[in-house]
Amino acid sequence: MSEFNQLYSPLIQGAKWYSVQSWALEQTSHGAWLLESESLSRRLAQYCQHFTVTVLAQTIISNDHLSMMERELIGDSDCLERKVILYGDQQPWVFARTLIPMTTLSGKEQDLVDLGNSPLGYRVFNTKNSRRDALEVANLGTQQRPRWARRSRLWINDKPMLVAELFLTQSPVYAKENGC
Ligand SMILES: C=C(O[C@@H]1C=C(C(=O)O)C=C[C@H]1O)C(=O)O
Repeated sequence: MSEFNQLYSPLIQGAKWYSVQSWALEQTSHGAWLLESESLSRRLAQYCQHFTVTVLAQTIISNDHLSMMERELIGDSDCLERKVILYGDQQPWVFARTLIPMTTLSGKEQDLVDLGNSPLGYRVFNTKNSRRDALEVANLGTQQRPRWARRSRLWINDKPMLVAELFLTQSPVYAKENGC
């Protein structure tokens, strides 16, 4: 298991998610990132010269490894679990874990298995019939030094997947705090 995977998987899987309304996100610099409803990859790519994705792990997990809430959001199917790091100019910016139900990997969406290092968001948001809902936010740091994470459900041709993203310290989400 990669170091990033070992470090961040337990954090994001143990996160306590709260509705967007529980946080005062409007008019904050991090809020604009956390509330992004279109592709996060596209937004990140605007903040660097080279935006890249590295797959840390991709495996099929049985539905008994899903939490109650995950089942409520995406159903009872076994899932493809994809974990990646999104890099901006070689700096690790986001750790992401996506659960794609096997039932979603049907028809035109069978190609999601073969994404490799191309960003999931480019594929999903290139499809007309895609949207994001069920957005929730967690702070995995402290009040003084927040480490933001978000979880949302993406729909592609009416088929769901669940994406959890942890914004790492070097990401532009903290640009103001980093003094950039
Ligand atoms: C869901 C998006 O795709 C991003 C890319 C991912 C990947 O390639 O696995 C995972 C999560 C996202 O941060 C997006 O761009 O909004």
